[in-house]
Amino acid sequence: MRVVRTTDYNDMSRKAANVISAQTILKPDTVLGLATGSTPIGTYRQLIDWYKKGDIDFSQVSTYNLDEYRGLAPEDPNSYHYFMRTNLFDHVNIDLANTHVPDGLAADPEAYCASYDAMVRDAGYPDLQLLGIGRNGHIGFNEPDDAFSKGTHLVDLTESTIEANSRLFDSVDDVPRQAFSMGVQTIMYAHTILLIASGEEKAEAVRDAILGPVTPHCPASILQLHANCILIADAAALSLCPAE
Ligand SMILES: N[C@@H]1[C@@H](O)[C@H](O)[C@@H](COP(=O)(O)O)O[C@@H]1O
Repeated sequence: MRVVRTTDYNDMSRKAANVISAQTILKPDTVLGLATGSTPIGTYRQLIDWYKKGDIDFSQVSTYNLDEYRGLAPEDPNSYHYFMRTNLFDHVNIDLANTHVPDGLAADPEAYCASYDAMVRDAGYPDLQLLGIGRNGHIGFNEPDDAFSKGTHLVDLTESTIEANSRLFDSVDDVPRQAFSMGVQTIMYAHTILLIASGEEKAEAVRDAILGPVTPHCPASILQLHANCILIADAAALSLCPAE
């Protein structure tokens, strides 16, 4: 794993946006795997800024998001559909038909998950997968477990994730207890993975992910085995990792 240490959140966001921007310049019909959460917001803002300046073009880009809360409609302000529209898609020249976020309302979860996987596979898997990391080392919504997950599946969220994500809801009781998430295996099929992390509350997860044993108890640790994974993290997130 290549580790890029940045001074702060803004520096992390700019550097991550640079990697995404370079990818779309080199391959205009790039397939991007996208993430939600607070961490990528600055990266998306930077991309929007560069789009407005004419430096980046999304017209041929297609996207596949990692996850969505079960039970939330696309227009629900807490849904990841809504997040992606408001934080990126509505502000750039991407064709919405080329954007994909798991359907939180899917009636037959098993069949739906298989179809989402087939879609990502048929797209050739992401050229570049953007990832955040949960405080417990989760990626997408792949929570610590006894085994790594494979394809897209329905996840029972852990109390720690529900609590961490409740800051974005009116109350903790409003946080859905389940989510659809791409599996770890699907994530690992991405050609390049760009993991971003910011802040002291991610320091333990980042240390375990990059220096700890590869274990499903820290799902992000499997990224150590990916041939082309880049971690861009600020000094606070890397505070438990010795500088090279
Ligand atoms: N499903 C998302 C993840 O994709 C994200 O990486 C993680 C960290 O979020 P944040 O960036 O807000 O800390 O939280 C959520 O649970």
